[in-house]
Amino acid sequence: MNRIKTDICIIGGGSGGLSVAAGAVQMGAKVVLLEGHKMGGDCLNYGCVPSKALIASAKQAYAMSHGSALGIADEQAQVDFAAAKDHVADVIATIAPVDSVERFEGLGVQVIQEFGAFISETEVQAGDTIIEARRFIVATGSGPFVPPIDGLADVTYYTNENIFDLREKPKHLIVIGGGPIGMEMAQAHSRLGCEVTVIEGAKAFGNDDPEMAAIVLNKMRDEGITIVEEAQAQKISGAGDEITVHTPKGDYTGSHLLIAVGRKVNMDKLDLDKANVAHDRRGLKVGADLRSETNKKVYAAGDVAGGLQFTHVAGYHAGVLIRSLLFALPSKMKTAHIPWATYTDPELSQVGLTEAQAREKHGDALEVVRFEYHHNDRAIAERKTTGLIKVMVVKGRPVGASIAGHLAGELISMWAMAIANNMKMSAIANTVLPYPTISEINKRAAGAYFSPRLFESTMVKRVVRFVQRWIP
Ligand SMILES: Cc1cc2nc3c(=O)[nH]c(=O)nc-3n(C[C@H](O)[C@H](O)[C@H](O)COP(=O)(O)OP(=O)(O)OC[C@H]3O[C@@H](n4cnc5c(N)ncnc54)[C@H](O)[C@@H]3O)c2cc1C
Ligand SMILES: NC(=O)c1ccc[n+]([C@@H]2O[C@H](COP(=O)([O-])OP(=O)(O)OC[C@H]3O[C@@H](n4cnc5c(N)ncnc54)[C@H](O)[C@@H]3O)[C@@H](O)[C@H]2O)c1
Repeated sequence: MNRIKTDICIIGGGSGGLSVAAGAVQMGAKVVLLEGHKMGGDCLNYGCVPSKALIASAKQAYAMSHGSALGIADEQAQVDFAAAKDHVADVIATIAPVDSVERFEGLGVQVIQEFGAFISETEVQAGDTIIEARRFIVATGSGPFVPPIDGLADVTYYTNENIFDLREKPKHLIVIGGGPIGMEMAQAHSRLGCEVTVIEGAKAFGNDDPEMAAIVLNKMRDEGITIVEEAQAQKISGAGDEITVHTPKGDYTGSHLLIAVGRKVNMDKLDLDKANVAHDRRGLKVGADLRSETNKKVYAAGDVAGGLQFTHVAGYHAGVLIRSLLFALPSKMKTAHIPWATYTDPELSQVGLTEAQAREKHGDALEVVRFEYHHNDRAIAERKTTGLIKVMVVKGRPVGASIAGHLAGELISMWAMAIANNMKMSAIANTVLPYPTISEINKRAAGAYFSPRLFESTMVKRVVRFVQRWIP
């Protein structure tokens, strides 16, 4: 058995683990990284990257058959489903070197390609190596939660871990789960020529503002996707390419089944109890400093930290950890400024409080400003006029923004910056943006906040009349 002593031992080479490793080693710490499966984790191999690549194929197919409004005759796109999957694989391969063992070893990280398990409060074993570290970062991520639905084990089903390898085009894809994974995959498959039915136990896009979610749901339904809500999948029957999902709203039969009902954090292999690391179903029990409540040598990053599960959150955790681990400075994460986006068409994005949350927290102090996409010249030119932005404002500062529409995932960054830096609405309103851009939607929303104050104020009108009398 080999023994290593190091400053930081990171368990898991996905978004969180790699971000900590790259930052810590380049600032002078001795770092050991354990990855038992694929470098890059879920995001690169089974998550963000393949899903966005498949969405890009689907967008192209959709554009070909919807050009007539722009004067380009609609063409029935000839979808080569296997070639679209080749594109997905190629995108992963193009990005993979950034997350590779070679790159990290080049930076000076000692990479061990084994799963790690705690053997004591201060040691982890990976293969035939025991690592003793000043600090451990658990960044083992999450995998698809497969629910105990009666009959599921008897049929072939897909999850995010193998749907991107499927090379034959499903005739009829049934998706169980109307969260971001289910809805992104539903629209992508529909646009690539599959019939698609989404079965959702509660509300689709349940984490988003219902008014914004409805905008996307309407579009997806218009495109021919069947979305059944309040329809918990209770039983599955059938075989081969006839699989039936039984719900209180009826039975739905398709040729392929995708399970997208949430995530299960990866802790099984860790032997956390041997290290006295408290945990529950959501992950390690950590505070805002991401430190284990029960073993002060152990920290968590990414999906296994028990909060929001996004790649940018894992990256944010890395920054919080680097500050406290490398410089021994107090460092705590916040969540009010974390945005997210779902890459359907139109996109859906959120930062800070939704309208309902803001109303509950701020009551009458809340003002909600709205601006619809169809007033934006660029959106009109591109015929992307379906959409809405709502900004929740308290005492002149945004406390939340919700966007449904073209490029919503890009537009939300301005509000994420404003909320992260406690900026006022005037900071957005005072910014000059190039015309004609979709970003002007943000500025117009800020303008909507000031318009009544300027244009409907008798005081402003009186002052203007007074000044006009005196200037030559
Ligand atoms: C289909 C899909 C689409 C997504 N799209 C987006 C998106 O568009 N934007 C976004 O922000 N987020 C998206 N996400 C979420 C994002 O992928 C995750 O939040 C992110 O990958 C979490 O990073 P992580 O480092 O916590 O875990 P991971 O990236 O999962 O990495 C964990 C790594 O730890 C390894 N590991 C596990 N146990 C051990 C062990 N005992 N020893 C050693 N190694 C171990 C695993 O093999 C894995 O490589 C998506 C997720 C899915 C499934
Ligand atoms: N664009 C992005 O950033 C992006 C994309 C995909 C995934 N993600 C991340 O991955 C996480 C997981 O996504 P997800 O969509 O798997 O999970 P989710 O928890 O967001 O949604 C799962 C949905 O499945 C439903 N459900 C559960 N059991 C059911 C049943 N038996 N029958 C019918 N419906 C059922 C739930 O009501 C819920 O709406 C997200 O929360 C997000 O953090 C992010």
